[in-house]
Amino acid sequence: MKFIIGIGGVTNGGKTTLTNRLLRTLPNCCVVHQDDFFKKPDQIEVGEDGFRQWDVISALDMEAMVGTVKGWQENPVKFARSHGVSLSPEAVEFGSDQKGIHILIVEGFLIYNYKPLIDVYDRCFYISLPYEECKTRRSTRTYTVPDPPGLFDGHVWPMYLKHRKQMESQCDRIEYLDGMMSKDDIYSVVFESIQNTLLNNS
Ligand SMILES: Nc1ncnc2c1ncn2[C@@H]1O[C@H](COP(=O)(O)OP(=O)(O)OP(=O)(O)O)[C@@H](O)[C@H]1O
Ligand SMILES: NC(=O)c1ccc[n+]([C@@H]2O[C@H](CO)[C@@H](O)[C@H]2O)c1
Repeated sequence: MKFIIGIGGVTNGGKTTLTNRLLRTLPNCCVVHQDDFFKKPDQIEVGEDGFRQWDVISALDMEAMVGTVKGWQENPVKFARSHGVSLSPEAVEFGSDQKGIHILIVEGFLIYNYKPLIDVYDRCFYISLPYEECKTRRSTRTYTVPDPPGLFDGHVWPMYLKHRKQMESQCDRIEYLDGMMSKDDIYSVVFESIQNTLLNNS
């Protein structure tokens, strides 16, 4: 059985933290990080506001991302091996047929805003944060290209609000998580919920 879990959410909501814990505990679990598909800085458009437009779908090579997800769907065993994920003996034995469980986590801030990806998810989680907490957490982070002054209020947060509205209008299967809960609580809620789905489908 193949199972794809979306972990979306606002910047600094805790997507990577949650994903890394699930990767350690879910069987035969691989990951695709949307941030790995950012275009090079000189390919990122500069807006009328003077900011490089990082927080829009065109800043990402989404075709390549979909191609990577399809690669996993076609052969999860090969995908796991080429990404250094160790598989349980059962998964290896059953290869890429329907008998072994194979899980893919797709993690990122705009994973529900690209039509070709929306239908691939079996579960759609989304972590939210209030403005103040998001801004505080973001101010402690340094990306490959550090945020220039004013980027959060001038670009990141307005784009978040816009994309969230768009997501809500085109996907009705989102399961919202409160990013203010502790890391342990967020993990437990999601892990137990996935476990239930897997048990019901097995
Ligand atoms: N539940 C939580 N409570 C408090 N802090 C958290 C929680 N989850 C994550 N953090 C902290 O918030 C910061 C961002 O976490 P993380 O990198 O997991 O977020 P993210 O959503 O992947 O961010 P981005 O995709 O914008 O880079 C980190 O410093 C992390 O330790
Ligand atoms: N990973 C990167 O190359 C990069 C560069 C500049 C900005 N970002 C930020 O990453 C967040 C998504 O995780 C977005 O809010 C981008 O602003 C990422």
